[in-house]
Amino acid sequence: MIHEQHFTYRPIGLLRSPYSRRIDAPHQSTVVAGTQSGDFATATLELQDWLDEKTIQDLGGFQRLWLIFAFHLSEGWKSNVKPPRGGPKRGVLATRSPHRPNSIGLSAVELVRVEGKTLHLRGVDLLDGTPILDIKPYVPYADAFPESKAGWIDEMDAKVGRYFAPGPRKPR
Ligand SMILES: C[S@@+](CC[C@H](N)C(=O)[O-])C[C@H]1O[C@@H](n2cnc3c(N)ncnc32)[C@H](O)[C@@H]1O
Repeated sequence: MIHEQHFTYRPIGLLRSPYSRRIDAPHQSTVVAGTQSGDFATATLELQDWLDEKTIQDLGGFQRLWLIFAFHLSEGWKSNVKPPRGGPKRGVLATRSPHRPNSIGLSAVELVRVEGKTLHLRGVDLLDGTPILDIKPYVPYADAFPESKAGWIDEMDAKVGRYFAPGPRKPR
């Protein structure tokens, strides 16, 4: 039965970022108050030995990538979590919390350049050493829906502002 199946993933790379502690990293890669995109933190992602350069052939033309990763430093999960911007607890699957039933994260990051098997990135909310499980190109016509409703997040934005969140205001 499907609910008894377990899946094992082998990281395709490790992310090197300037953030070593959870409190240091932004809550979303592209949402840092007072920061222009050119100032976002830079990071590198080197492909593991078991993957060759052909796997990232043609990636260089994409400006943004989806990183699918393991929240490897999360300690367990909760059904309801308190969002950093305040308000009541929310169902974990209605949030972007790292404390998820399967500790999988998803971030859209900027691809600065490709150098051999190393991707140079900008705008990350991942901790140093985060195992990357997959990379997919960000395709604006398929992936962007800027007018979509965002439920309780829209309500919080209306109350406290989109960029209000405790934590770092500027990457180091
Ligand atoms: C709110 S989550 C959002 C991550 C991703 N953009 C998403 O939506 O899945 C971002 C926070 O996760 C935490 N984090 C990042 N990398 C992590 C890791 N490898 N293990 C545990 N927590 C991590 C940091 O505290 C960061 O501020």
